[in-house]
Amino acid sequence: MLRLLTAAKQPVNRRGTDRPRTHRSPPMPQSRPIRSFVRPLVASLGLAFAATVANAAPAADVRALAQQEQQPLLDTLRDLVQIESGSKDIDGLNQIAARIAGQLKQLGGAVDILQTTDIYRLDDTPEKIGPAVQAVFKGTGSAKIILIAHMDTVYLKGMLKDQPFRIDGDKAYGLGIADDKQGIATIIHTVALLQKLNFKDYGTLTVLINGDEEISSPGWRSTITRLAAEQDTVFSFEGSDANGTLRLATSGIGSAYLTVHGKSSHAGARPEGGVNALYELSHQVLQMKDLSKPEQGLKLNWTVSKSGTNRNVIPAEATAQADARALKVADFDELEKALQDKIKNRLLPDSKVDVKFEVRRPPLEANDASRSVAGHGKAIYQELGLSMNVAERATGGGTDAAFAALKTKGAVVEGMGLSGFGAHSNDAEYVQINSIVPRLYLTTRMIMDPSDGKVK
Ligand SMILES: CC(=O)N[C@@H](CC(=O)O)C(=O)N[C@@H](CCC(=O)O)C(=O)O
Repeated sequence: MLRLLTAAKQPVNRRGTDRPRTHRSPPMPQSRPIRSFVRPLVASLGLAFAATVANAAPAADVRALAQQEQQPLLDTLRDLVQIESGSKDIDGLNQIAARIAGQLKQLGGAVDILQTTDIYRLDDTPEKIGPAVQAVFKGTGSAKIILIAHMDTVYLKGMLKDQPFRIDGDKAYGLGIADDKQGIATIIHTVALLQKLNFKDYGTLTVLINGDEEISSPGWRSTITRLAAEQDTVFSFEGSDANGTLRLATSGIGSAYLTVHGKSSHAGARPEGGVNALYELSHQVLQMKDLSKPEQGLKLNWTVSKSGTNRNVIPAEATAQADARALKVADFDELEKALQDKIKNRLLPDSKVDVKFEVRRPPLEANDASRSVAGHGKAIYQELGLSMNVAERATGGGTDAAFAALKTKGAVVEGMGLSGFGAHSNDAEYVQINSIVPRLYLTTRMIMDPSDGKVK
């Protein structure tokens, strides 16, 4: 039975008025088989696998099962991509949550579909926030490990019909496939692999899939922080680059909001009677376009703007929004000050200009615990004859790994997902199929080894 719960700051009172409603697991969608894409990679991995490893027998089992799991993972990925789940599409998010919950339930987890009431409201936070899926697998050991990914995408409802899931050569394409549906599929099939190995040496293996990462996790940030604080290790399944790099740092995200008030007037008969807010906005955006400092990881890019009501009316209002990234929250203070200084210089003295800055998510910074776990991952990849980077400097993406790191003493490792490209690109998002087998091998072993005390 799946449980529907409400997540707030405190554990939900299951006996009181918040008593969860329960419903039956939704029927699992039928998986249509996809043509096999197991490429010569399998042969080359076979050679690489000949490398001597300390625990050769279990490792060989993991390798063999990872290869068998590639096609089921692709089937899951296809089904997830075929459900539109933009951050504001609550119906779509409920649908994909039910799909994910059903599959985790089949794998033996205690599964809850959570609803949040603890919302950290940002300037653009929608009224309703999508659900999260939580699954807990109980083992016989003591290690506490959480696997996180997100099910929301940046895409708008209706885009799927022109861009369905498709495979072309060694790439699987689809909206949100890299960011972050691959993360969900990789988690599900890592759990499936552990189950096939009958591996239960962990204490608890928790899975959390939230529906609001692309809007800075207003509804699930506190849950992520709270759950992560109880763990020894947090693995976050955002995608990886072509080399499978694990990331120990991610960028903080901020937003600047610029508002210009001018004066409307007849655009044909009396334009000189108005104060054109669009002209002033353009001036401000242009003079604020070079505030990035790439050498210190600080970025500011203007991305959204609006102005005017009618073609023949001088616009009285114009607004713009910028996306900001930083390696340290303090860098945002410096940026905000620079913005406040800039607005003093106006093109149209009769206009009024305001700028507001909002910190939306903190950065993730590397520490010794995460270095140790990622270093072990590197050694596991070497067993496959593959080299892997561990990145300690963020490149611009911000993720929920940062919220997970806020209160935990455990390791937090980002980028556990498949190699991919084209996130947020509208038409070019894909994952690399040949990363599935090595990634499943890695993720499975990275759960097994700490559970068996093999990671110090
Ligand atoms: C592919 C990708 O960059 N995904 C993540 C970031 C990452 O993995 O490094 C992503 O796009 N995150 C969003 C978060 C949006 C937000 O917090 O508002 C981002 O824009 O960086």
